[in-house]
Amino acid sequence: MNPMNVFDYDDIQLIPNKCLLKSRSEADTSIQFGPKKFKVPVVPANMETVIDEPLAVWLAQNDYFYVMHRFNPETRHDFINKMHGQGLFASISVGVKQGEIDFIKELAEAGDVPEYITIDIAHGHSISVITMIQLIKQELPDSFVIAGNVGTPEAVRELETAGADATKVGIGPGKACITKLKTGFGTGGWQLAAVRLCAKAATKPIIADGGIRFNGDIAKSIRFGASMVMIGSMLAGHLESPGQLINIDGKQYKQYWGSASETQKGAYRNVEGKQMLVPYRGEIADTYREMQEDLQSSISYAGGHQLSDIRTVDYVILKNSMMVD
Ligand SMILES: NC(=O)C1=CN([C@@H]2O[C@H](COP(=O)(O)OP(=O)(O)OC[C@H]3O[C@@H](n4cnc5c(N)ncnc54)[C@H](OP(=O)(O)O)[C@@H]3O)[C@@H](O)[C@H]2O)C=CC1
Ligand SMILES: Nc1nc2c(ncn2[C@@H]2O[C@H](COP(=O)(O)O)[C@@H](O)[C@H]2O)c(=O)[nH]1
Repeated sequence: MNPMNVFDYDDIQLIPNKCLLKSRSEADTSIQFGPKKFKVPVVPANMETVIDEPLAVWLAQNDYFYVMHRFNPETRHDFINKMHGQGLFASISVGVKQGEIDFIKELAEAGDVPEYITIDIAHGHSISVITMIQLIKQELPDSFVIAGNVGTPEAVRELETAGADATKVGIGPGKACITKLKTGFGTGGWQLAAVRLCAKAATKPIIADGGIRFNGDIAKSIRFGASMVMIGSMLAGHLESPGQLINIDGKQYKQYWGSASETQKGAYRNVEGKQMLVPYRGEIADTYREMQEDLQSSISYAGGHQLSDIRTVDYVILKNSMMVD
């Protein structure tokens, strides 16, 4: 592959079209993703300081997508039953080790079928993920399988061919991530261009994962082909977020740590993430409302009525001073 002109969220501005709406409230931000429709194309990262069971219940009750993390593996089967017992969808994460294979077989034998299963490992373009996709599709054919993470069109094609219903794009653009520094690899610094390349190769939905710093980055992700956007740090600072609330010099923060951090792993082995503090932001419902309003505004600037209308707008690349498309 030759070197490419690449860009990230900060390097792009979308170009407005004539508005056809009387009010931003007419803009429809909803997205059909797998078997369900959600209010906004946003999902909190499946990380221990971003999502827990009470928040998963609130999100599902309010028609927001969620993916429960995989770091309390022994609670996952009960979690599925608890969600189904409340008439809510179940969306869980798995890894790829032998215990996870056993877990999928256990769910199949019990007939407890989560609506969504996310295969969550750092380097998703791997034999182990392909094998896991095939196993889940065999044992739990009705579950919608999200596989990741990947950063190349080749990976998207291979995981889709293996049976993935969606792929998750982003190697190292996350706020708590140190993959780029530790390994020299990843999409950190050109995540939006990677989303674009992967989306062009994809025949199924992709999730843009990591690097979202402002609400406008959600619209930019949609423009470049994402169906859904996964967000960690910007959703970790809420009242409902599982991280501990910490006061420093009269300012409030919440703990946020990488899933491959020493804090998460309990040991300094294959560490590719760090622990940090994010500003406290109050109730998550307010942040979701603001995200929806900003997306409605984005749709109006796009001259459209719905999310997919953002896909057609022109854009400029500021850093490279060149027009594309
Ligand atoms: N999106 C991102 O950029 C990143 C996300 N993460 C997150 O951190 C968490 C832990 O991830 P991960 O360490 O993959 O999960 P696991 O520790 O569960 O590892 C999954 C399996 O894949 C193997 N594995 C992991 N990385 C590699 C690799 N580079 N090459 C070959 N085999 C590998 C592991 O073996 P072994 O440990 O023996 O190598 C293990 O068997 C996940 O939640 C993941 O999403 C982590 C880094 C980057
Ligand atoms: N390289 C690492 N990436 C990680 C780790 N833990 C999570 N993640 C990824 O980050 C996003 C969230 O990014 P943000 O910019 O919104 O904060 C998350 O969904 C994972 O893909 C890690 O330890 N190392």
